[in-house]
Amino acid sequence: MPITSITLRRLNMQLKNPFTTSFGTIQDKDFFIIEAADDNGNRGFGETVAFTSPWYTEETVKTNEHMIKDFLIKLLQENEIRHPSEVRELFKPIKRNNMAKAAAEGAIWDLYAKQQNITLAKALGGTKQKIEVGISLGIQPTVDGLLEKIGHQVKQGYKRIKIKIKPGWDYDVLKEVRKQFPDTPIMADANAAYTLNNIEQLKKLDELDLMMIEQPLAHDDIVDHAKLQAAIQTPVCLDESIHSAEDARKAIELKSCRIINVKIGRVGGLAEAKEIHDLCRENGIDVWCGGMLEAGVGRAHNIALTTLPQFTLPGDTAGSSLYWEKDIIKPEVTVNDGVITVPDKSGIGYNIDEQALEAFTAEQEVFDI
Ligand SMILES: O=C(O)CCC(=O)c1ccccc1C(=O)O
Ligand SMILES: [Mg+2]
Repeated sequence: MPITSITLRRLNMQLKNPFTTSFGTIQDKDFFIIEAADDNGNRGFGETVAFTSPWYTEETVKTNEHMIKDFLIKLLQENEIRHPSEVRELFKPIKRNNMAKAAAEGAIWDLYAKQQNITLAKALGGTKQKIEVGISLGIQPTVDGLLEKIGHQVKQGYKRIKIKIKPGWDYDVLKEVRKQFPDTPIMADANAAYTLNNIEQLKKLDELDLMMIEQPLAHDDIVDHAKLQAAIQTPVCLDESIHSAEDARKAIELKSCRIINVKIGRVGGLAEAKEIHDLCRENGIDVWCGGMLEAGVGRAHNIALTTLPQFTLPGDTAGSSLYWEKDIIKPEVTVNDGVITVPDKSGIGYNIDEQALEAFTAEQEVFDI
């Protein structure tokens, strides 16, 4: 497939509301938009999802920049690609650095779909025309504040509410939430804040009829999670622990989880995400699409991926306006009654808002391919 240039733009965007997890608070996002272009006016876009500090995985905005500029673009300059599914193989000599790889691969998938005049969803083999989404609420200053936010989002129609937890902000808070919202699908995400020493605390969550608990134990663990899953009724969902289809295979074999959160960035791209999806489909593991507080390009990629059939649970791809005053795509992602209608234009299906892109761009560099 023809690729003639890669443009790397570094953007800075302020989140509407600070987002607090068990590790700290995110207020603004620095990230890269990678554009892959051909000579016919087709432009494909990808977005990096690492944060400025390595609290979620080891990657950061700076490591993304280093990998993309010093390794990934070079591989693209030195090799021909016939189909975007070959990019994963091309990037294999570079260990990990999955978020950097995913953004470059994503731009190439979008370019390919535009060259073929099909949607990215179709290029991936997805069929759903509508996808269900939930919302992830960060740790709030007060329980009343959390209850108010949940009430608002339940009214908006979001299909499930995810609540970030940590030791000291868990059982009592969730119990209050369950009391006020007896019928709402609720789940909790610990971002690796517990160990097996907390097993009694985690067992107590079984009373609350949660859809799942996401990544309760260490970011690199699948052994203790298997012990935990055997001891509790609440389904365990893995996020941070799964970086590849191989990781997923091992977690499924060990019974470390019943659900997997797939994030394109965390697993190194769409081809790997699809392989994890297929493996989960064969093994009866439910999957859903996680979020990294993405701007529009990353959000559009998540929507396309979610059209695959085993994305049986609502994802974290909430509407643009929850995160941003102004997004970088036109139209922005909108959610009606917890449902996103998948766009039918080619590629990621949304136009880039060129003015917004320019306004948020701090630096840019063009590479000939
Ligand atoms: O709304 C979103 O984009 C997802 C929010 C979220 O839960 C999250 C945000 C940043 C980093 C990690 C996570 C997570 O899923 O663990
Ligand atoms: Mg998570």
